[in-house]
Amino acid sequence: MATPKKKLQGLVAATLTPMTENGEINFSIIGQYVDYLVKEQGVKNVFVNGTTGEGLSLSISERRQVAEEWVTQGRNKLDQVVIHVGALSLKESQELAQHAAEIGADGIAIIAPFFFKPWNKDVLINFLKEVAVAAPSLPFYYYHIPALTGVKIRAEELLDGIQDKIPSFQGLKFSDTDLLDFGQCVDQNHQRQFSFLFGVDEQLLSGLVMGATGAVGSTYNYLGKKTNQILEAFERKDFSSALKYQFCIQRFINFVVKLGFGVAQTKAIMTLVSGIPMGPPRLPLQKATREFTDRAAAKLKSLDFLPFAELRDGNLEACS
Ligand SMILES: CC(=O)N[C@H](C=O)[C@@H](O)[C@H](O)[C@H](O)CO
Ligand SMILES: CC(=O)C(=O)O
Repeated sequence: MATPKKKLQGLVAATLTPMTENGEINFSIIGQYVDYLVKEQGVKNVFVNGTTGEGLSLSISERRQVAEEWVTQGRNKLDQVVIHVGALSLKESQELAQHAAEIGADGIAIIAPFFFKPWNKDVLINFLKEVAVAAPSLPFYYYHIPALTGVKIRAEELLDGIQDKIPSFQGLKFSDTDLLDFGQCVDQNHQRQFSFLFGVDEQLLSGLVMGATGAVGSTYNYLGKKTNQILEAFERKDFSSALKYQFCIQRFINFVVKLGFGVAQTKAIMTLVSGIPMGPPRLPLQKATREFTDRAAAKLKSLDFLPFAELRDGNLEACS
């Protein structure tokens, strides 16, 4: 049975996997990364080896080591370390799930297999269940990201009766813009203690309105503090402030999306904002261009999103 742990809530940073210029994982800065998230961004939960962490581009041995480093460095500092263990091979997923349990992670998450795809709910549940039983004591989260997996089985359908099949099921990370599906996940399961984690950072406020209990995202690495203002305003029912903060974040995300925004660019932005070198991504991703980084930096500065924005006169769009 799942341990009735403290519920995963609030912001969860989808961690980047720091790499050196020659493409090896730079484990040595993960400790610093933990401190940065906690102290500078007010973010105390992490989601490791997911999309942002290039989890599917790492070897199984690398994924184990990255997970271990986050758990070790996060001890007594982070509230929860959730490890993404999704893989195309059921065996690999099970191995990673079991490993997450052994090292003392707080939960596991998994995307749908995306090469041979499950075409209906029952097949997907069967796959998920086989992974969950490899770590029955760990809270289990389904990571719904249809745009990347191509598996479009609605989350609301998947959740219907899921605890009968997967007793450790604890929640959902919902990375899609279908608010009918998300809202119905919340509505139909409100009596259960699930975590409903919204995964589209630029639309977080609409997720909160639909009942999200928290959020997992890449931008919380460097906009955690700003995003916490949305959560706080929402909590005190100050919706006009919440919307103002959301619009402010949207201005930034909208700007970078138009330039071409993904994990490589997130690594460049995080390096810029935190000063911690995240390094290049791994192929097939390509390092962000100098032009991207310069333009993103200027935008961050004009929104007053840089910690060392000494050029206050440049902050024409600052939102707070
Ligand atoms: C596809 C993807 O990576 N989604 C991330 C997590 O779910 C988000 O955090 C986005 O990076 C973010 O919402 C910006 O679009
Ligand atoms: C964004 C997210 O949740 C991930 O990187 O997996």
